[in-house]
Amino acid sequence: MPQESAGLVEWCCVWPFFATSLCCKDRKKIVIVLLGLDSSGKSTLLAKLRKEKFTSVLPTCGFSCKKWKIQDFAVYVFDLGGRKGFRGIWPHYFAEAYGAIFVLDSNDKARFSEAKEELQNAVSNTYLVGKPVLVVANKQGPGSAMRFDDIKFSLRPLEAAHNLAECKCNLQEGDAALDGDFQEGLQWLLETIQLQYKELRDRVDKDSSAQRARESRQRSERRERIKLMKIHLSKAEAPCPVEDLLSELESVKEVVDYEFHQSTTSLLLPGQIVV
Ligand SMILES: Nc1nc2c(ncn2[C@@H]2O[C@H](COP(=O)(O)OP(=O)(O)OP(=O)(O)O)[C@@H](O)[C@H]2O)c(=O)[nH]1
Ligand SMILES: [Mg+2]
Repeated sequence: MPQESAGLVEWCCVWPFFATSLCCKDRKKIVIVLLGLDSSGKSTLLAKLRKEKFTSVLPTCGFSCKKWKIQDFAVYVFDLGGRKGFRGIWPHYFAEAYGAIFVLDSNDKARFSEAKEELQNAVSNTYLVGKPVLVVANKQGPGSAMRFDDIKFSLRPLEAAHNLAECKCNLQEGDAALDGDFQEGLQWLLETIQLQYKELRDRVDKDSSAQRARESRQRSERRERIKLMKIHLSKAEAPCPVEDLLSELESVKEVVDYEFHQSTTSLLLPGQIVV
């Protein structure tokens, strides 16, 4: 009996990997990052895209991944938490992304420039620049604070002056919580990715392995620095400056957070991300 349970446990652990490889057979695997300020409606939109029944969602803590099949694609959407404290994690996922969806909250006039700045930062990032981006003006329900045309107009300078023009970008309006239909936008994103799939895949492969190598190097350098710091402290010679300790702890915290996300991801994307 204990042996049988062990077998079941083993099978349960292996199953996600088995299922992913089985489902993804012959399908093009693509990763899309879902970005936007907190409460802009990313998770609600994701539920809508997956045609799931709308239920109220909690704020995303860090990261969540959803996978489903659309036409020839096995689509993985990385729904990244939009709270300020989580935004530093976003760029870690850009290298493996084939495209992005950026959600703007049409009701949040007060934070619109903050959202635009985050959009600009994202599309200028080395790992995202030039990739297809769907910008969604969400919460376009009755009486929304900003009209779609005004949003479109206010994104123009960003498009003209910066990298939004370099990305293949499309803007769609809708209301994720009401009857908004974002399938058209998703379809545009998938078709655009399809048109340059090989090019994007080569870039993703190259950038992801470079990123993994760099992060692993940074991790070992950090470990080395911590080791030296411990030796330094144990000898209690000249005290270590408090600023050095704090900045080291800060970077360790970031790595721990990121590694936690990565380990969650590696369960879902075997072969794509190596911890
Ligand atoms: N009126 C309206 N409310 C919406 C819409 N989309 C989302 N909401 C609501 O906005 C709130 C935040 O939605 P989420 O989907 O959790 O937002 P999020 O961008 O995922 O937020 P974080 O996970 O914190 O980054 C929820 O109460 C949703 O019900 C919309 O199109 N219209
Ligand atoms: Mg969310």
